[in-house]
Amino acid sequence: MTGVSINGFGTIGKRVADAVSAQPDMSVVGVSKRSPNHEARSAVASGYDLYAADPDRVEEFGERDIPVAGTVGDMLAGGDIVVDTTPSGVGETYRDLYADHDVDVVYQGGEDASVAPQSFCARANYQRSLEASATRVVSCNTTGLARAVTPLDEAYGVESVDATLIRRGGDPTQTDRGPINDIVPDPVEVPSHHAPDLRTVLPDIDVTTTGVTVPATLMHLHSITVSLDSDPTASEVRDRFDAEPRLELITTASGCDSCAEIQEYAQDTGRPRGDVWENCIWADAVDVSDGRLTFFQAIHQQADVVPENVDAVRALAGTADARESRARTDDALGVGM
Ligand SMILES: NC(=O)C1=CN([C@@H]2O[C@H](COP(=O)(O)OP(=O)(O)OC[C@H]3O[C@@H](n4cnc5c(N)ncnc54)[C@H](O)[C@@H]3O)[C@@H](O)[C@H]2O)C=CC1
Ligand SMILES: O=C(OP(=O)(O)O)[C@H](O)COP(=O)(O)O
Repeated sequence: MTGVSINGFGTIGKRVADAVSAQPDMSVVGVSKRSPNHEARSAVASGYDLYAADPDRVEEFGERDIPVAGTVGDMLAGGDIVVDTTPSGVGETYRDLYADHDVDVVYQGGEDASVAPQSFCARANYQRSLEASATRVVSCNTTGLARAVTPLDEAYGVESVDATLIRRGGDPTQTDRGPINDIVPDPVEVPSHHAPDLRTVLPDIDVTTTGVTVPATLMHLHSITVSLDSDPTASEVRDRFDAEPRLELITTASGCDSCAEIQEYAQDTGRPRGDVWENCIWADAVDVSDGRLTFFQAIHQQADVVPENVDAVRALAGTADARESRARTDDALGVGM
């Protein structure tokens, strides 16, 4: 049983905690929060031992009747691996503390790639993190790209990838983010940071990415063109996508003709928090002409990295190979819509 600590019980951290606790071969040692807010209360209600990220604020938790089991150092002492889900850039500041407690670390895509010896996407490069002491799960957009590009490269050979990433402005609770009424080239540079990030897990892929941020909170939407080395039919590509558990083909007949409809479906079918762990690829928009493949995919930014974090824990622990880990994770979570 691998004991996992979650440092930073926010958008990603709370989802990773629930996903880890659903695994038969892992247990949650504890979770940490800086502020004694509703998320801290819900962590305790979920049965997690809660640790204070800021030792100076322990009393505030007590004043709000939220029991804490100690500080982050105490949490780390009780586990084998920590998943760092603190805000972008904060993870790096914990490096020394993690080393002092001799725990292996899974960082997130908001950290610079140099935070770990390699980055991680379970479908692209699981083996590189086997029994490593640290790894970094690439960002939600990059995870979405890597999951789709890897099987295409294996089946047909990828000459180049061109992706326009239509990015959600912020997560639903990020009321201070925007735009409210604008369409923003973001970043105003080509390629966007996603292309180099993709190459941290698929170093040989020729990729160009551009980013555009829009007033939406639900999902990112990717418009992707891939030049292939061969010329499969659209139907063959659909079958190839369909064989991948973390790629979901969405048919027009299902009525899921927008990101909002996909999210509604996830909520209606009882997904926790309405999470969509899979890349959602619209089947009817998969087109191939002279070896140029075009498709759209929707990426739920709060959810797609969650199964990847679980696999990253298993890779560091060395308790399963890539295929077995993905299957175990997917089975425990119920991946596949
Ligand atoms: N939200 C998203 O859509 C995605 C985020 N990521 C990445 O995941 C990481 C976490 O992002 P979110 O979950 O969105 O952030 P968040 O702000 O929702 O959650 C961060 C949590 O860490 C806690 N925290 C703050 N400072 C801390 C400290 N010094 N020590 C311990 N805990 C602390 C906060 O109280 C909060 O609970 C970032 O690297 C981000 O780039 C990756 C994919 C998608
Ligand atoms: O979309 C995301 O990252 P990415 O666009 O850098 O891949 C993550 O959801 C976090 O994004 P943010 O940095 O806009 O909060």
